[in-house]
Amino acid sequence: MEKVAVIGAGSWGTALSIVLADNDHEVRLWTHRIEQAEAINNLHRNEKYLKNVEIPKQIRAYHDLSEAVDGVSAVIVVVPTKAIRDVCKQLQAVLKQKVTIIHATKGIEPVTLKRVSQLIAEEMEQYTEEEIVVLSGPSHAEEVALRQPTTVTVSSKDAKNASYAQDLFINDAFRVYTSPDILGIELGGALKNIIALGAGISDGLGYGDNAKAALITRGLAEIARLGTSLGANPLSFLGLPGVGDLIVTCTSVHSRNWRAGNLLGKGYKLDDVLEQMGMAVEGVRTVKAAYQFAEEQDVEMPITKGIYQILFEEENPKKVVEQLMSRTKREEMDDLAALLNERYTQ
Ligand SMILES: NC(=O)C1=CN([C@@H]2O[C@H](COP(=O)(O)OP(=O)(O)OC[C@H]3O[C@@H](n4cnc5c(N)ncnc54)[C@H](OP(=O)(O)O)[C@@H]3O)[C@@H](O)[C@H]2O)C=CC1
Ligand SMILES: O=C(CO)COP(=O)(O)O
Repeated sequence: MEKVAVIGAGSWGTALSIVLADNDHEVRLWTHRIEQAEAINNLHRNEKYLKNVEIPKQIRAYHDLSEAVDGVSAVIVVVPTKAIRDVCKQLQAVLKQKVTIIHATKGIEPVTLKRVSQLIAEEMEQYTEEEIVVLSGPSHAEEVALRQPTTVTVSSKDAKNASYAQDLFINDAFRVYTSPDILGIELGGALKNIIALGAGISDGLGYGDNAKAALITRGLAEIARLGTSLGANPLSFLGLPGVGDLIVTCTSVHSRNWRAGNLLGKGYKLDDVLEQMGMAVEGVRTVKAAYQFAEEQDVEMPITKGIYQILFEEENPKKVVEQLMSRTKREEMDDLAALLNERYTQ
């Protein structure tokens, strides 16, 4: 049994705390809202983020960060990407002992184009990027909290840390794999949110399953094109944090990215959509980062570009679909399939 702190009491931080509590760990769930900490401790509920879920009594919520991390062996960071730097600065100030840092956040920082493990290592000087672990995969909090079968991957350059994270989380309802390719795992988890926005827009416009399958498949090609240009293993995009997470986020009603896209497709404005959602919609910031990267590095990402135009240039979604459908004709096997072909048919 380990003593662990989960930093961030949104839907995912709460669901992961439940997995850890089921594994008999002592779980301290930190929130920056005192009233939320009180509600979790007194009512064993987190109504805003995980409706109708009973939170096990051995999960104790904390508002004081230094108390939450005192004596723990692992810290699991689960706040949205935009809050990572701020939260890690606070952690750096209060952590007295060296612990394993695991994060479960899916995003890329606009402008710097940094992944979450890089942001953590930048803000917490006693840690190197190589030591950080990411947990990612097709895993909606609503289903994990109900102990429905779920599979994820943990990844770190440090194999010992990845294996520690695997042991911490794995149980009969929550199967955990390992991978050494943290670059591919973090990029897969972040970039799928852009395509999920697109799938939601397509459904909101009234297009059908053919259009969604096209977005998922050509979206995967785009994700792999960007990921491999940065040095990721192409096989990672065929795994749980790649195609697995892409499928679940593009097809599940639980997905906030899909739901936000759906409202955009129905004609709502971005600001109104984000206000209505009231939860992290990571794809909105990640599309800025990916679009900027694609422009600077000349990586072809037409779906990402189209979604960027809809979100930030008020482009008509139907016109974007027309543009995508009338691009210059080409061979299909130009991306992921070609990369794999090159590697494995020599
Ligand atoms: N939900 C899911 O099913 C999954 C989510 N993820 C990823 O997990 C990450 C977190 O998402 P999720 O839990 O769903 O998001 P939610 O929107 O459900 O919750 C976000 C939580 O972070 C808190 N927060 C925001 N900013 C700060 C800050 N500066 N300091 C402290 N706390 C802060 C929010 O507090 P407040 O109430 O004050 O806003 C809220 O408690 C995202 O990157 C997401 O992509 C990954 C897999 C599954
Ligand atoms: O990453 C997720 C599921 O694996 C959650 O996706 P949303 O943020 O779109 O809800």
